[in-house]
Amino acid sequence: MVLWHLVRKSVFGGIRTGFVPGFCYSGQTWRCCHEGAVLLEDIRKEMAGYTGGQVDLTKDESTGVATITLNNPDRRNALSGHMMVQLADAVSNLEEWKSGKGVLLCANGSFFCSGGDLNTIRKINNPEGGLRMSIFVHDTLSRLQNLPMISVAVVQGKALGGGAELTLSCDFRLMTSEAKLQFVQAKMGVTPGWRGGTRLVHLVGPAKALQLLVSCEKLSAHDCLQAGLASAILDTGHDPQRQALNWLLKNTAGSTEVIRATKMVVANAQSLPLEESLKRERLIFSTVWGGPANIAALQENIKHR
Ligand SMILES: CC[C@@H](C(=O)O)C(=O)SCCNC(=O)CCNC(=O)[C@H](O)C(C)(C)COP(=O)(O)OP(=O)(O)OC[C@H]1O[C@@H](n2cnc3c(N)ncnc32)[C@H](O)[C@@H]1OP(=O)(O)O
Repeated sequence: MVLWHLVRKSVFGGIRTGFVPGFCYSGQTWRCCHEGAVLLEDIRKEMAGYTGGQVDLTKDESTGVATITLNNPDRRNALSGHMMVQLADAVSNLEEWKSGKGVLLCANGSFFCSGGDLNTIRKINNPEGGLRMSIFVHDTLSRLQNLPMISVAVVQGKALGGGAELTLSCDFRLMTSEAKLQFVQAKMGVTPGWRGGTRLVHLVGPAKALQLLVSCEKLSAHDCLQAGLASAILDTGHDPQRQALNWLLKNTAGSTEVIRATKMVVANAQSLPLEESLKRERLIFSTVWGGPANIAALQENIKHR
């Protein structure tokens, strides 16, 4: 309860900067600026106890493409606490995979994800429990978004609530024609818990994001394409994951070094203040300028006709 009162005071009762709820991140620790510290490791231990389903990770060294699969089809791939921990571990694993170029976020079966597992949610259904879960999943999904790899959510079927938020942590969403995104959080009496609110504003702008969040409107794949939330609609009758892989392979055909560097330029621009992002863009540029791919391209005397 102490934690919640501190946050409440920071958000609603005084801090003029508004958003910052009195927490800052440093390494493995989310520190409460007022007192104490919330260790991700403590939250992880708690979440691991809420069982159900699993998250699988495979890595293909020959293509540099990894696949993360949500595997809880009996509960429409809802994310249990245990799965939140496995998703965090999968992202940690990919952070160490230096030859990775791309990652597909998939789900087992014809429903992408129905959000948080209500069995887990009911056990932590108080402000402090929600904050702890949110801190943990925010950390995972921020790290997923900031991987130096191109990420694609393969949205097959519906993505509801937290499931819709998960898709937003990827660089791209490729959707089957019957797939749907729906931010049902308001109907559940909550706001987005997995950083989908901020991400939605970045993707579609504040007015559209607000409208989608308060209306809980069900968005078809076509709606998502029009709103700029989806990059393509996959062909019916062909394996969605295979199609998404082909799409990703086309977009990661270049050198690993350049793909990873380019992704970091874009990721930094989304999450850092302008001057810091520009500074890092210069540094990243200097790592590829005169590098193997650059020298090879110059030697080929390429014409971009
Ligand atoms: C922090 C996360 C939070 C947020 O971002 O703020 C959220 O994610 S909020 C959203 C939480 N999700 C829900 O409220 C989903 C509620 N469920 C449904 O709307 C429907 O079940 C469905 C997902 C639309 C699927 O409908 P349908 O295809 O008709 O199947 P069933 O309803 O029969 O479901 C099959 C089976 O799966 C269980 N189920 C579904 N979703 C969840 C879930 N999120 N958590 C746990 N279990 C889930 C459902 O209860 C059925 O089980 P049985 O009754 O045992 O068969």
